Amino acid sequence: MIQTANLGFPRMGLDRELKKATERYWKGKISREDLLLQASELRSRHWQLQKEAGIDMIPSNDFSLYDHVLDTVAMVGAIPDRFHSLAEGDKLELYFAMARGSQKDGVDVVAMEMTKWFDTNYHYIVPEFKKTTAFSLSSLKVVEEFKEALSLGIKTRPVLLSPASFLMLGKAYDDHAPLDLLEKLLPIYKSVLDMLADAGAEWVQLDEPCLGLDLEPEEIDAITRAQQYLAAHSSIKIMLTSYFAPLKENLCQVFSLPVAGLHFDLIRGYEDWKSVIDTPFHGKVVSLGLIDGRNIWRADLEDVLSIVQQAVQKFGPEKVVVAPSCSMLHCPMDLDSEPELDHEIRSWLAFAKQKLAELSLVAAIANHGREQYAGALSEFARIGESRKSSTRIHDLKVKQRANAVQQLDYHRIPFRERVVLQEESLSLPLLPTTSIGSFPQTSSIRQMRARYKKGELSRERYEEFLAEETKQAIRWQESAGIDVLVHGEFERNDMVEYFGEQLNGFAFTKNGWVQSYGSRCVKPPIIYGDVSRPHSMTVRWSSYAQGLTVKPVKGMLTGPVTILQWSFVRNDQERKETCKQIALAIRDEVKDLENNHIQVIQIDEPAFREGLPLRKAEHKDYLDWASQCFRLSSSGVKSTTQIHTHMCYSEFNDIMDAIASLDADVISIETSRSAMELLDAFVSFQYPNQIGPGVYDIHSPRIPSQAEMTKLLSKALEYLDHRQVWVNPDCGLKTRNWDEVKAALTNMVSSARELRQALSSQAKGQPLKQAERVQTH
Ligand SMILES: CN1c2c(nc(N)[nH]c2=O)NC[C@@H]1CNc1ccc(C(=O)N[C@@H](CCC(=O)N[C@@H](CCC(=O)N[C@@H](CCC(=O)O)C(=O)O)C(=O)O)C(=O)O)cc1
Ligand SMILES: N[C@@H](CCS)C(=O)O
Ligand SMILES: [Zn+2]
Repeated sequence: MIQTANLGFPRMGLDRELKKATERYWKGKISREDLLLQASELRSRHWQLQKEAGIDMIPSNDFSLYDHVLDTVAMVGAIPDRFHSLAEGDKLELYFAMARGSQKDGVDVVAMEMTKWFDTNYHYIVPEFKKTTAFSLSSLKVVEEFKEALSLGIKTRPVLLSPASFLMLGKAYDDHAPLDLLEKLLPIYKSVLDMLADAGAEWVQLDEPCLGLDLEPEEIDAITRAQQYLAAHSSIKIMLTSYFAPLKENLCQVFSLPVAGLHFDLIRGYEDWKSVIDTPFHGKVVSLGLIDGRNIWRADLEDVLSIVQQAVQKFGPEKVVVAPSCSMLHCPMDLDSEPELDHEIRSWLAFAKQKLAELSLVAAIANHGREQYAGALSEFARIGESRKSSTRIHDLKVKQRANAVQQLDYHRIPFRERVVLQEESLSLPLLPTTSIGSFPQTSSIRQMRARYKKGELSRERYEEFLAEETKQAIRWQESAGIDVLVHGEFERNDMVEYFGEQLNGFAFTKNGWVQSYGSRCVKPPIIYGDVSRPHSMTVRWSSYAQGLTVKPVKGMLTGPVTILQWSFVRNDQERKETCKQIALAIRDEVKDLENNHIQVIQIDEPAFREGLPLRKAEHKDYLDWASQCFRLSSSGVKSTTQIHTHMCYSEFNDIMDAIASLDADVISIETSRSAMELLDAFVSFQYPNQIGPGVYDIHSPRIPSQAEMTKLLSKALEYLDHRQVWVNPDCGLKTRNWDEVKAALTNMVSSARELRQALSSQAKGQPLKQAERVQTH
């Protein structure tokens, strides 16, 4: 009999119970015990749900109060030195301090860095390593959660991030390679596996996601050494899982690892299938990742069954497991919570709960034959056909317009010429200050929107409220002395969903939440058809804000690549085609803003880097079409209109050519947590256009002092021409409260003023060293 396995379940709960409980705990509104109780109730509910769906191998330790990589940091005791004063106290406080920073009881520590989990919109906490990092078994969460499930009658397969991937995902804070620590780390994993075996676990799921990357010989060697060590020192069966990309040349080594089972992502890594099926596995269990854990489309049952059948014939039913391609962390929980979704579109979809049912159905058909399931099979086939032939998907006008795009549409006059015109028309001071767009989305704003959406509040009243919030934000920015203002984005639920709700070809959910980081969730819209813009989307609020002040107000748009990347994308046409359609819609919006007297327009592309394929061989193609789409959206304006872009959580080193080719007049980036390290790529590249390196870590409730920001900016000014530099936070301020924002931005403006003064005294005597570059590049 083939079996079913799940690799991870969404953590938040149907009603985002985990988010709400965690945030209440942070605010001191519920106790530690209450938080832990609610977390355990959620786990129990989710295990039960998976059991009822007929899943044979249910994961545990996939749950986390913040992030599973941070859980691993806690497990192996890799606590960065700056948190040591907290290490003797409450472990939960230490855990959240590492995630969010802490500024209380005389302790002031910055959070650990956070970055994208591979090419997803999930963010993990980056482990910090030094040569001297010592490990000790410091959290038994994985064992406790296994026992917790066992006490409910469910023997789970605990999930652990493998030691090699854990080290590779971390960052060294001296000149050693994190993998040098592997031998010190392995005994901790051995102890954990022993404890799990003692508690009754038969299998453990060891996630080795780095296997999908281009690996150096020493990296693949470390993965091998780790598995050999664990095989030699532990009796528990290991299911080694890789996901998100094909394993390609790493396959050969993977096949030879001494593990009891191997999982393959056959959605993103389908090209590996031929090698997998041709390989003698000598008794290993083969886990087929056939149900897409990262998208929401109903499975093509016949395709899935055909692969399962080949596997059963080759390996025997006892050695085959069907599973999602990866953890379902990236998928909303339950389509049944979407009664208002259009009936036809709904029939094309499967969320996590429906995907569990698909897994069970596949196993049942494979185990018991097709006859009994003829009804389900024909229903899947009918729905598949209905999607292919639906008239709602195709819009001839959109396709024709996309085909008619010309080279000219992708270009503006050179930056060196634009910059002069923009300086004249905007008259900004040196080191202009700005923010990234959003101001606090307070609970009163969210409640008003919730009431408006429920029909409890009229449109007039809701808009009056938004107008008042916007006005206050403009007034405050003026009083704080900020140079380029923003309207605050109060009208937006989310920077992608808001646009998705207004564009043709998109559907959106009421409850399709997916964790983005910590307690923060997003509701990715669903792109099911050709995209077009029926009306302007942002002009109303941008013009209103501009009408309130003589200072320039930045128009604020989300870019095509980010809209694509943070949506569930149709899988019946190439992503680049869908992106081009979105780019054209944004181009029209940019033009509309310009026609309505908006002189500065920011097109956010925080997901530009995230969309980069995991394998280098595919980078060029992606970067070519992604940057073309950005330029298509931004190049239809006059030379005097200043185009900004913004990117957060991005490593730029390997994509600088593409970043420069976007040709945005100004790019703001997140740099504060890494103490300006992310700026290095721009400096080495001699990036010609203007840059706003973030000086305020907006993911932490900490308020940076003026001195702190001056230090960061001075560092930037050592390497960049001062005429290139803008002063801004790392990202939008929607997650912060007004007290924090006012204090931090006031410090930021003071810091910019302090440095302007220093620059002007300095400039009186001598021109700054790189001053010519901006003009001549
Ligand atoms: C910039 N980031 C974004 C990413 N992806 C996106 N799609 N959007 C992003 O902005 N990826 C990278 C980063 C990740 N950062 C963040 C930052 C903040 C959030 C966030 O705050 N998420 C909110 C949900 C936002 C939202 O959709 N809000 C809706 C619904 C609000 C709501 O819960 N209403 C309540 C009632 C109100 C109340 O009582 O408070 C209800 O309906 O019950 C809205 O504003 O209308 C979050 O809460 O997690 C995400 C990613
Ligand atoms: N304009 C957006 C960018 C987030 S990446 C904001 O300020 O929230
Ligand atoms: Zn951002």
